[in-house]
Amino acid sequence: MIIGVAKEIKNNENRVGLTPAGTETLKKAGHTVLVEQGAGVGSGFSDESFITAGAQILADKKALFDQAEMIIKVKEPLPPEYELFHEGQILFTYLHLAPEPELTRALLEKRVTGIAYETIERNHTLPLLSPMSEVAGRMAVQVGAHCLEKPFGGKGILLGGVPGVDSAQVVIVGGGIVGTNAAKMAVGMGARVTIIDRSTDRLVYLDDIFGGRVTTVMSNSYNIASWVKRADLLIGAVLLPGEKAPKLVSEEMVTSMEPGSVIVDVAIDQGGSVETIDRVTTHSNPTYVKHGVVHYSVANMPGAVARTSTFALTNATMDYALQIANKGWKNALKADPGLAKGLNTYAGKITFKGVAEAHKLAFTPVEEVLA
Ligand SMILES: NC(=O)C1=CN([C@@H]2O[C@H](COP(=O)(O)OP(=O)(O)OC[C@H]3O[C@@H](n4cnc5c(N)ncnc54)[C@H](O)[C@@H]3O)[C@@H](O)[C@H]2O)C=CC1
Ligand SMILES: CC(=O)C(=O)O
Repeated sequence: MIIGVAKEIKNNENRVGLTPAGTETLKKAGHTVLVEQGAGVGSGFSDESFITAGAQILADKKALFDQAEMIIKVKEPLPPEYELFHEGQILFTYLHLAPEPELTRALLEKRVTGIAYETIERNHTLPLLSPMSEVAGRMAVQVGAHCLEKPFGGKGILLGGVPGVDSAQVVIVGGGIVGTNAAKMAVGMGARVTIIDRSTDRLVYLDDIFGGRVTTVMSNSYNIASWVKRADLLIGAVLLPGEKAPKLVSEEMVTSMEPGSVIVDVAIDQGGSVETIDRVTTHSNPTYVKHGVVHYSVANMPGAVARTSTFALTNATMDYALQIANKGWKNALKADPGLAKGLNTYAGKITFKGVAEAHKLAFTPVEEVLA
């Protein structure tokens, strides 16, 4: 198979979808790897390192897209990339289609075979979302602590406090991978931490692993309102896989927060879980203030720590990329029902229910496509 590795164009997106090690693996399996010039530089991989591993470097993005049977990326395509796709091309990347009607339309019109990292399942987990959720959860506390500093619009408090002075209250809505990793960092920095989740099993697990160092709370609007009001740092970390994020934190709740408090809505890539998050921000301009509260809503947080993130992401994606290249996408999906859950678009059809529902469009089950 001819595989194209595109250079990311999103603001400060420094990750790349394949490493030189991955290139070598694909080459040894008999595939051709085309890498866009400079694609790896943001993650510390020179063009020469890809050439040594067996790739061809292409300066012309259009030529790369024209030749490749499968495009491997990190982030969802942006409008300048929509035109580059061709019918039947496999796109293996994060897609986050539920909050993105224009991108969804473009993939349907171009009849792209869109396999989304974030909806692939293995043993009831999301193996290609998890590594970036680990990164983003840890970063959420780092950026939140920074935003709480006075020069960045915050109320001027240190997350861990100091002896004789209160530490900050961190409230995390959603205790999955992002939430757990955020809690690890926040506890480690000495903050008081509350995690809200709707799953009792998850709350039991969190209580066990944190040994009483976090408060666990059942998710309902009453409890969320009560804890949002007390939060110095609120972290949005909910997910309904492939669907638009539920707006669990209302505008009224945000107005109850003290001025200079901070919201980091990690769930922004699925549309955001906080009502006052009305825009996706970028690493160049990551925050805005609404009702006196600092809002951070960057949809590609791991892009800022690209070297760590590229290794973590490709450690997880590589085996799936190899299966798709070796067997062809249809046979690879037939052989692995968890991988089949990644198929979001095919031949002008939406094959993921949450995406079809979000856009009120027809849904075609994957089984029908694979039959
Ligand atoms: N902004 C960024 O750069 C990044 C964003 N993300 C996003 O972060 C979000 C969270 O991802 P993960 O932690 O991996 O998901 P996860 O599936 O591991 O965890 C989600 C948690 O939300 C909980 N939940 C669902 N509905 C809820 C409700 N009504 N109330 C309370 N809790 C509820 C679930 O029980 C689960 O524990 C996703 O949208 C993901 O795409 C992930 C990585 C990077
Ligand atoms: C999950 C995601 O959207 C990211 O890592 O950028």
